[in-house]
Amino acid sequence: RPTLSEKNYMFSVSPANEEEIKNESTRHDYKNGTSQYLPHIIIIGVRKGGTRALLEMLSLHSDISAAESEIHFFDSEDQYKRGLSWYLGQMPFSYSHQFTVEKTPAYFTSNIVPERIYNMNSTIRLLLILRDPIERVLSDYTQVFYNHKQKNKTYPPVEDLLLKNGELNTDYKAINRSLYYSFMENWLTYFPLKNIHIVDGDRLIKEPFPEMQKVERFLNLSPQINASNFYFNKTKGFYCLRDGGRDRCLHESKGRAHPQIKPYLLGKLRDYFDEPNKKFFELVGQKFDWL
Ligand SMILES: Nc1ncnc2c1ncn2[C@@H]1O[C@H](COP(=O)(O)OS(=O)(=O)O)[C@@H](OP(=O)(O)O)[C@H]1O
Repeated sequence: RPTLSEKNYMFSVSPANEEEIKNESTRHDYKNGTSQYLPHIIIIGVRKGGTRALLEMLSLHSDISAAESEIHFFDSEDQYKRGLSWYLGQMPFSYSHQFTVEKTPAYFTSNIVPERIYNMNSTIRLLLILRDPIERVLSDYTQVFYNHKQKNKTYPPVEDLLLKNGELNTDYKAINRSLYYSFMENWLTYFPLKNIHIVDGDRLIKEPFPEMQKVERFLNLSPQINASNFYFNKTKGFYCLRDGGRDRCLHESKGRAHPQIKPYLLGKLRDYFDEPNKKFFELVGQKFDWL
């Protein structure tokens, strides 16, 4: 792994020709034999779907090299105009047999991202982790609630955001982001379904191993991740990872309690998502156990 100064040095290298970078997908070799590659795999979302858990679990595999932070290259105008050479510089150092992966959950719900990723690599493999849309709304709310809390700011109770004049507030961003069907349609105009693997985020929470086996198969990775890589942590209430004797759980911001909502409001949410969920199942030819 590079030291911080090595990484800084990488950033100061003058950007090479965009096409050259795209074609070769590497910048240059180091004496330790490692290089940076444009991602072979991208976890495109969804926000609060379990993207971090998926990335960490995938990293258990020795053929995977993952970017630690979210890059936001394709969804941010400021980053995108820096070009592929900048993007490449954000990638981890890896060996040529490894697949480079990055995750940015905001990609899935952005209209412009599918086309931009397609322009970089039309055959890239995409991972999309989805969760029950209502659970995702509550997780999204909880995330923003804690962001406000950290800044000593108040945030309205969830019901105030979910309702407007007694009806479901369909303008609420968190509700919109759970309309998977509308976003997926756009992705499928650029990528064939066979190149997008949908991970069941609810199952990944309850039984990570079988979900990760499916991911390994989709990526044509050797079956390396095994059941002993996961252990249930009662205090956290989630599975944690065991990697070469090293135990680690996800950050405390992952797996927070969600607010309880009243049954009539839950009913409104169920009614609202019923149709788009069905359309989504039809679109992807796969069913999920959503409320
Ligand atoms: N093993 C394990 N440990 C902890 N948390 C887990 C795990 N597997 C999945 N999850 C779920 O991941 C949810 C967070 O999703 P993301 O990482 O995609 O969030 S983010 O969009 O990057 O902020 C997070 O959502 P919340 O429960 O709302 O906190 C978790 O439910």
